[in-house]
Amino acid sequence: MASSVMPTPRRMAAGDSGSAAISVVGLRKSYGDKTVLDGIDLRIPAGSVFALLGPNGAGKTTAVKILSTLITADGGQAQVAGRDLSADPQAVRAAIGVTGQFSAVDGLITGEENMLLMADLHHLPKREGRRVTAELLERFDLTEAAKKPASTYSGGMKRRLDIAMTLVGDPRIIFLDEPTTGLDPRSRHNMWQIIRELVSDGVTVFLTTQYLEEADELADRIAVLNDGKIAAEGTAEELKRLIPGGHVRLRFSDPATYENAATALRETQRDDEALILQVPSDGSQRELRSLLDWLDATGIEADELTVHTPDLDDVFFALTGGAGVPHQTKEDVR
Ligand SMILES: Nc1ncnc2c1ncn2[C@@H]1O[C@H](COP(=O)(O)OP(=O)(O)OP(=O)(O)O)[C@@H](O)[C@H]1O
Repeated sequence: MASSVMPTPRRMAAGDSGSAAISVVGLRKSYGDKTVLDGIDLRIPAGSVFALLGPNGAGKTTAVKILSTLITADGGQAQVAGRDLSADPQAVRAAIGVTGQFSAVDGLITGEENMLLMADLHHLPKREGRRVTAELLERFDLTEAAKKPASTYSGGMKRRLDIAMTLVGDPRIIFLDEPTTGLDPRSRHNMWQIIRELVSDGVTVFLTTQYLEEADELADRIAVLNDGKIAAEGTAEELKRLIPGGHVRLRFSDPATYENAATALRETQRDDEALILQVPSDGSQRELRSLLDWLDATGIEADELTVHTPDLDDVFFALTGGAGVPHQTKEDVR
């Protein structure tokens, strides 16, 4: 659980003031009677990580397939890498990389052969293809396994090879459809590191995931897709503030000060042993300011003040039609 006095975005989303890597207006897609995407709008700044969340069948993969030119939309407009998706799909294809839920890795040939095949598909000269292959295999810690059939690789290795293959074409925008599904925690963290490195190289990452923690860790902005529409979009902190359950925690070391504060502050939850008071708050600047002003005015000084926001699980359940808002505040501090 994030815990900070002033929740701030993890980093300034690169390109916030600049160009959009992907912009989408009114995107629609139906299969028969079923409307999968019911007019979605997105704007993803260049050099940022965007996470699309949603329950099974929400249409995440459909959105990725449309934006990566694998299927066409029924309506709406989209620009990817500055090119119009329907007018210039070739140019879009040249600027992007995609790794889907179903890997492009051919298990019958070696990791190195998979990479060289990719280099051929990108029409790289043989020498350049070998150079890029060696460099990427090294970068993704696959040099040792390079001459073994990919079918012998672990899930994490296959996923790394898949991303390495995507990078052969030096894409500026990468779509990662559930990149860590099925990976163990260590491999998942390795993958997160890889994604962070891609972004620090200026690549824009469009991620779909079932793991809210993953979106929370990686994404500059997150959108929750539900019933064919974007139910909410914002930074993780912004989304967490959308639903109730947040609080400000005041910790005291002096029992008398604690008692004074507890008496003066109504609607607080007390922990008399730890000398902690929890004041309900949405964590916004306005509410924090009024609490701080009130503390100053009454001369109460807490030893520590932390803001606790609901986590993304709470947000996800609330936005995607889970029963009620199953908020349960956890106190682990990152
Ligand atoms: N080719 C198709 N023909 C008919 N229906 C389809 C087709 N592809 C997807 N759908 C339907 O569209 C809906 C959205 O599917 P999609 O794979 O985009 O969801 P998702 O959010 O990626 O789900 P998951 O998290 O399970 O991967 C589902 O109901 C799915 O059954």
